Amino acid sequence: MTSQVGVIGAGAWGTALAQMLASDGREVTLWAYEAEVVKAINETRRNPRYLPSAELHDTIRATGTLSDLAGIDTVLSVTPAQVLGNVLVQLAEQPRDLVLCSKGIEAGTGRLMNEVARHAAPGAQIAVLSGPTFAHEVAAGLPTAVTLACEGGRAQWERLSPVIARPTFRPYYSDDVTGAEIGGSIKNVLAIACGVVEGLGLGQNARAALIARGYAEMLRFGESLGAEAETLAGLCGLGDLVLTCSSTSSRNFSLGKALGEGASAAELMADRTTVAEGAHTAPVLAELAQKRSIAMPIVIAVNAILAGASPRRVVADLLARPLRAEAHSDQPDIA
Ligand SMILES: NC(=O)C1=CN([C@@H]2O[C@H](COP(=O)(O)OP(=O)(O)OC[C@H]3O[C@@H](n4cnc5c(N)ncnc54)[C@H](O)[C@@H]3O)[C@@H](O)[C@H]2O)C=CC1
Ligand SMILES: O=C(CO)COP(=O)(O)O
Repeated sequence: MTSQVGVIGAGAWGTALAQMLASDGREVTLWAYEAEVVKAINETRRNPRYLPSAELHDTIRATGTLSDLAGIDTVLSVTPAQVLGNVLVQLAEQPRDLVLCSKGIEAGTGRLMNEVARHAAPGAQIAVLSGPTFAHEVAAGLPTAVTLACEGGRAQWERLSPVIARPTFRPYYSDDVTGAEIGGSIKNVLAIACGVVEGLGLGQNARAALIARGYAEMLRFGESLGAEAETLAGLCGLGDLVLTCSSTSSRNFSLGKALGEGASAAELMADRTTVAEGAHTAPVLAELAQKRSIAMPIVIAVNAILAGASPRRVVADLLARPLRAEAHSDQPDIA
């Protein structure tokens, strides 16, 4: 008898994870914010608003009531980053594994999701699931690998990995929760940068340069927060960076592309029904970088474009910076 799993958030990613978890016949209780999503999933086995491609397994039951997750030992939390705290405080307090799947940094506080969750759900043991994972591919059962970082170390991994692993969904163990979260949140901002380059027609060389120099920014930021460089070189860092920076399947990349093509950031954000986390992460990340004196010129550039600066002007300024050593350790004080 397989254990039941809870999923909080029925956007594209929460729905895809529910579908993946239910692929072995497991019962999944899926909390959705919108009543219409609950109704559509239960009555039509589809989530036309957020994941229209998938016909959902019969063992997924949607609910709009968070207390329906009471008594479930493993819950995946998949809300947009900015609402995580608000949602988790409504969850009945109980000891359980809480697997964080959102990618972002909380505006206003600068907290990573594990810090938000620790405060909002103090009885839970936290893990972070992150990696290169387009929702529609996971829902279709295509091979995918992720980092599963467990604050409870190997003992938590022994509990969680059999619940989460499937023949085409492969978690890799880590105990570096901070590193796993930093990779996922920064790559969204860098994906916007790569989209801008695409929208401006600046070519593949420029995109590869942004990926490599953006990765250097991720490493510098990670190091200052105690993340392990090896974590950032893995699925949740470099792996996700490469995926998200290379495809219009990414909402962040697409947002950047539209900005590069001349659309206004304010209008693009006002029209959104789905979340592009990088747009929320960029301002708080730029602020954290400045406060901690961490050189993150690409993140600062994305933040300026989101605030209305001309993409062409911002790129020209980036290229005009003084020449420097490539290795951070050779010249730590220069951007
Ligand atoms: N879509 C993807 O391929 C992946 C997404 N993620 C991450 O998962 C998180 C959720 O993203 P998606 O599922 O793609 O979202 P989505 O863009 O498909 O849908 C938006 C979600 O936000 C919820 N929502 C809106 N306002 C809310 C509120 N006030 N309170 C609670 N929920 C509210 C909606 O119900 C819906 O679940 C994000 O942090 C994202 O970066 C991570 C990996 C892959
Ligand atoms: O996190 C993702 C893939 O790993 C999804 O990226 P987007 O949010 O940019 O679509």
